[in-house]
Order: sequence, then structure tokens, then C-alpha cells
Amino acid sequence: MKLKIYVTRIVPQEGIDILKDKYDVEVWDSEDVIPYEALREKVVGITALFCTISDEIDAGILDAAGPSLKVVATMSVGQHHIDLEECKRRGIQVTNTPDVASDSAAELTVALLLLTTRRLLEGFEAVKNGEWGKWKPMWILGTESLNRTLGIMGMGRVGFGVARRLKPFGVSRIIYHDVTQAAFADDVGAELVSFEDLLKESDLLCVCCALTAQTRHIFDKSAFSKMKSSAVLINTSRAALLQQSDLYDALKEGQISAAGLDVTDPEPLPINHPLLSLPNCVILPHLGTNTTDARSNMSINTAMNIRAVLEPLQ
Ligand SMILES: O=CC(=O)O
Repeated sequence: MKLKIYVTRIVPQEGIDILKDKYDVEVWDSEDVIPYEALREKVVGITALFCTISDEIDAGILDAAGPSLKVVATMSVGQHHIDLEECKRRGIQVTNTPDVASDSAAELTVALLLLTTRRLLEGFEAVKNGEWGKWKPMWILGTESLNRTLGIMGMGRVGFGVARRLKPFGVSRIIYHDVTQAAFADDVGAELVSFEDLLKESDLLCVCCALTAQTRHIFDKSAFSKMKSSAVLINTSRAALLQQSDLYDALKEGQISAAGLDVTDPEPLPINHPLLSLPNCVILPHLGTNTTDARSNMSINTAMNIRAVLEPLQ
């Protein structure tokens, strides 16, 4: 009898194709999140769970799956939706897809930076609303990257990808803060600085680090007060790196000039949320890995992770 794999969402077929001949693969046939109770029913007796970042995989789901479950493979970089301790205790392996989505996330960070610094959405809104009059010397003035200091919080795969892409834009300096010196940072001439100096010196600050106990809410009132009033902050990593209500105050009071966020708390952000009332805050609906290439590679990577765990057991 074939081992059972449950896939919690319609995902790119490439990943399913890698699994379907060898395993009994069932897919939740929807673009939407499977309800918790339905997931509990579906996982009974499975050996592998192919899930996404919006499925909560807690002890209740692991209990329902039972002792046959050997791997929880998430088609995401983030693993905060999985009870890792509980998986460890039960000897269930957890896998994610960190490498294949970095280029997509880095590109999105650059796109959001330009969207924010050049106020492109305001321009598009003006076109749609019939506010585009004769050429005006003082209308929708943005900030160029040329000769600006680019700051990167977290010189990992995404941070490096952002630095590599923005260097040819003519930024004058690239500085970064991380727990250690990143060997490849030299390739873009990036200098390691303290968090304090990153705040004080960055004109364009991209947050690309992981969320840990040390980085949770690291961008708070005190951090914003050290930044330049002309600085633009971009967060494409995790919402909890920022103290969101402090960010609102900093943007409202002009402590920093603008922010671009691809991640918010909560997600989705309610349409009456105060951040959405600010003209200097651009918000995207968590689009970091939304490319056909990244999603296809994430699906393949997830399937390969499942095979890497199951094959030695068979
Ligand atoms: O946020 C998206 C991911 O972790 O893949």
C-alpha cells in the first residue's frame, strides 16, 4: 500500500508530479485555507503533510495524524505556523524552502523600495482619479537611490540579493547590521555596522532579517527616533520586527519620511487600519514570493524534501 501524503492547498503541479507515482497524494482542492476541523479529518494516517504558511500545524493536527506522520513539509520559508517543539518531541521532521524564494523576495524588496521612494502609487492613483493636469514642477516629488546610503538589516540571502540589485543604482554606500560579518558582503562592498549606526546613517533601510527573540520589535519608538527624518524604511521580512503602532506614529509625525511594507500584523490588514490612512505608507499583500518561478520551485523543493525524508525509511 502506498504511503499517504496530504497537500493542504492547490499548489504548482510540478511538486505533485514528483510525488504522485510513488505515493497516494490527496490535495485540498481549493485556493483557500483548509478549515482546521477539515484538516484534522484529512490528516488521519498520513505519512507526510505538504502544507503552506497559513495552515496552523499544532498538537491537535499532529494528534489527528497519529504516529504514521514522519514529515511536515511547508511550502514557505517561515515555520512559525508549525509547533516545532511538538514535532521535535514526536520525532517528526520539519522542512521548509529557504533557498528557492530568495531572488523573488529580493526583487520584491527593490520593487517596493522604488514604489515607495518614487511615490509611484500616488502617481497611478492621480492618473485614475483624473488629477493628472499639466506638468507641474513641484508635483509628487520622490527620492532617488543615487548617492544615498543603503542600509540592510540582515545580510542573508535576501539582504545580499537586495544589495546586489541596488548597487548598480549608484548608492554611495552599503551598510548592514547582522550578528556576524557576512563573507559575501564584500562582493558588494557592504560594511558591517552597529544597529545604532544602521539607524542613524541609512537613507534607505531594507529590513531583511529573520524574526528571532532578539529581533522581535527591534524597530520601535526608540529606533525610529534615531533614524533620519528623510529615511525610507522597507520591510519585506516579518511584521513583528517592527512595533507597528510606533511605526504609525513615526510616519505620522514625520520622524521618518516613508515606509513600504509587504508584511503586516495582522494579515490581511483590515481596510480601516490606521496605517492605510497614511499617504507615506505603501502596503502590499505579502507578495514576496509571488512569482511563477518561485512558487514552482517552492512546490518542487517541498516535494523533494518529503522524498528526502521518506525514501530512507522505505
Ligand atoms: O513569507 C513567506 C514565506 O515564508 O515563504
